[in-house]
Amino acid sequence: MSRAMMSIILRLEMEKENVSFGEIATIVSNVGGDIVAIDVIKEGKHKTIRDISINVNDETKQERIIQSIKQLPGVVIKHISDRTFLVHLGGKIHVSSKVEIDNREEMSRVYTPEVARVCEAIDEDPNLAYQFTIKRNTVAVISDGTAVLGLGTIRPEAAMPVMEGKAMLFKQFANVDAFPICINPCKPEETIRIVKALSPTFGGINLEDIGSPQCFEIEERLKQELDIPVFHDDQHGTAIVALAGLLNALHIVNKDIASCKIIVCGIGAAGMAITNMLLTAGATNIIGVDMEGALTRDLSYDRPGWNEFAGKTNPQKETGALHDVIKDADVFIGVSAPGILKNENIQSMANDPIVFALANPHPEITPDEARPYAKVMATGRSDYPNQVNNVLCFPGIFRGALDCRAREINEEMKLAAAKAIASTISEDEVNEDYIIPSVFNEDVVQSIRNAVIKAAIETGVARRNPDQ
Ligand SMILES: NC(=O)C1=CN([C@@H]2O[C@H](COP(=O)(O)OP(=O)(O)OC[C@H]3O[C@@H](n4cnc5c(N)ncnc54)[C@H](O)[C@@H]3O)[C@@H](O)[C@H]2O)C=CC1
Ligand SMILES: CC(=O)C(=O)O
Ligand SMILES: [Mg+2]
Repeated sequence: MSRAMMSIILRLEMEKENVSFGEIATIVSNVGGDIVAIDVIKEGKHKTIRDISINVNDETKQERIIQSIKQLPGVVIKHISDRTFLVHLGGKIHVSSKVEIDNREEMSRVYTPEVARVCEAIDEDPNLAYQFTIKRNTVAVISDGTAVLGLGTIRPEAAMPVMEGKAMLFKQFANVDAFPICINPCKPEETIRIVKALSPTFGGINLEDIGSPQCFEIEERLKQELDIPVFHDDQHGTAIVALAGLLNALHIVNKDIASCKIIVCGIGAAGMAITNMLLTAGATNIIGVDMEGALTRDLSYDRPGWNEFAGKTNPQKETGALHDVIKDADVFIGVSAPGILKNENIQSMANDPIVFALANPHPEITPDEARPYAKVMATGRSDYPNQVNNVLCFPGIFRGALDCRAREINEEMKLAAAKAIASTISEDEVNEDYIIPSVFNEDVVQSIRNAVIKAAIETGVARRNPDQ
């Protein structure tokens, strides 16, 4: 099942005598596009101008539609707008005030001179920042642009649309105010210094799309040196949602995580964290695969963390490329690169294979290709069923952490979040196309929040109980 993902609006000037709308519709439909709206912009005796909104699911189809219409006699394409770009015009978020300033008296209260009294109070007791500033509800979404989705390193300016998008999702799903902050890439020490310097403003730090291996050191040090939650979303958000999806997928195929052979492909930020989370949840036979093939304890690696990784995975010391070690595997989880999984690889897996192809924006294999062979198929994308994406986690986990003013987000809180996500779907509801709740499920954020607060209180990292 393929879903439209690109949406263009063509403004067409059509000579009424020479071309009919039906001819345009035929071209669009023959190429596989869907006309979703038609607006008459101007109606003349001989000519009509119309905006035709078309959904297509890949860029080549979009181009073919445009070229075919251009060749049609009697039609001029006056303008092409891409709705994805349109929605980004001027950025996707803005700051707005909670208080109107209508006169000097009000101005004196929110600004100088009276604001000084609030400043002095906070200076005397820094905890008051949670009461009298945005700190209590605000998270920094910080990226250096070094691993943006699966695009690799791009300019920090170019990473902003993703970080703005994360901020929108924080707000919409959990009413968390989030600031996108993209910094120039620099040595881990410098990133740590910058984030620490920014931290007084925020109640939490969400690190995003920072490449591995530097992301590990940056997160670890910031966790040690700051007393607000620091959470690398690509590691832990992804791992939490992957575990949640896997628990429900295993329920469908009636397999136990402890006896499954699990391939994790792409041992970077997401792959390392997914593996750790699955081990915590009881997995015993995970094989990590990267560009060099399967990671095994018989070899020595230069990449930080890989020797430790190999030491706790691949108990049978299997060697070879993905197509070798995937044989008889019960589960494939890809957080690596587009198109690297083939149908024949899935066919070589054990019965009822579970395939999570989570690379964004293009997965390791598309659901259309995998569906005939995989029993359960998930991607990170919004346009297919079973979206295993960290968006399902970060709003709720930060909602909980902020509400109980947690000092950190620890393993217990992460596991609680994964179980909360999985149990949002009842056993009766779980099926091949519904292993994970939608981010629009009204219960999911609240249930993650509650579970996270409970775990934070039980493990002593909560500074308050919001429900008392
Ligand atoms: N669905 C979701 O929620 C999420 C998906 N992702 C996706 O996962 C992918 C990786 O993200 P990160 O872990 O943050 O990046 P990363 O750069 O830290 O790690 C990527 C790893 O994949 C490996 N890799 C690249 N090509 C490969 C290939 N052909 N075969 C095997 N391994 C290969 C790299 O060597 C690296 O170790 C990206 O596409 C990203 O969009 C990441 C986070 C969340
Ligand atoms: C979803 C996400 O955070 C990523 O692909 O990087
Ligand atoms: Mg990310």
